[in-house]
Amino acid sequence: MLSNNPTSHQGGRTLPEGQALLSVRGLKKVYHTDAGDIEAVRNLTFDLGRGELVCLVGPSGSGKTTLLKCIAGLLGTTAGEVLLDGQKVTGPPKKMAVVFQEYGRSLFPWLRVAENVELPLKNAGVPKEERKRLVAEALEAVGLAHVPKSYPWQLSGGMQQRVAIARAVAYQPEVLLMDEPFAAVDAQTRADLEDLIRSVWKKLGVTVLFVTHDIDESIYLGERVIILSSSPTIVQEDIVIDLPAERDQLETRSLPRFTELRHHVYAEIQKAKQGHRPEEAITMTAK
Ligand SMILES: Nc1ncnc2c1ncn2[C@@H]1O[C@H](COP(=O)(O)OP(=O)(O)OP(=O)(O)O)[C@@H](O)[C@H]1O
Repeated sequence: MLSNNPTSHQGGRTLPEGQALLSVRGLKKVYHTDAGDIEAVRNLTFDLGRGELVCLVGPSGSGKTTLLKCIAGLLGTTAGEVLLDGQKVTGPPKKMAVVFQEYGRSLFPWLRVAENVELPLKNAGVPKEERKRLVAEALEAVGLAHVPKSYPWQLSGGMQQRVAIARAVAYQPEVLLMDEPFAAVDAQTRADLEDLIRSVWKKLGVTVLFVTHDIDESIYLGERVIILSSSPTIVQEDIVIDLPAERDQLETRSLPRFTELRHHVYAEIQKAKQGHRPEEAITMTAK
């Protein structure tokens, strides 16, 4: 466990009853394939409180995407459950939005930027005037207010991912799930998008679960980092990131505490890769 950090513990952190917005309880996922069963996720339990920004890291193949799909209601669970505001998730919940890595595939090339952002609102039956306002606000929030009429293919990769983020934000979800959303953009754009996510999170108070395999990114972005073990997956550790709320790409990353957290998470991931698993994944309840 992390030295001088009493809020780091094995197993996922849970909240007292009624306080969690999103609860993952004993989640297990086994894929049945022609080649046999693959137990991708063994037993995951953790909670997200309303308005938290939590990053999830783990070795490649540890079931991050599987977990996110189960949370999003896109994939059924083998055992356990996901609860949103106390309600069991059995299909894609209205109040959840997902941003995937492949922005190129998630945007409709024949629709303009504003139309792409507007589409889920249209499908949800939001009145036209309100749609216009929400689209304008979301494009403003991601710095794309100047290109509403462009087509996605006329924009850079980073701008296209901003459109995908604007679309998720305009929908006003309670929970925003992000699956390695910046993996396909260059380093500078990635840094800008990280800052964008923190600013959108602060402004809108949305609850964010952000999956990444970039350790630095998880620490820079998160208020909490959940480390997954290697497959079959359990929560290896759940750490509070006690860095100042105002994050800055240069200053925050130069802080001794950032380095300390980075070393710790790196060492945990290395252990996970080598097959280390906590003796028992004790689930802790936050005080
Ligand atoms: N549709 C599927 N059918 C069968 N097995 C699958 C399927 N999807 C994922 N798996 C297996 O489940 C395990 C977890 O995969 P998953 O993609 O969830 O991990 P991940 O942590 O997101 O990986 P990465 O970091 O490489 O993206 C892997 O062993 C993978 O091969």
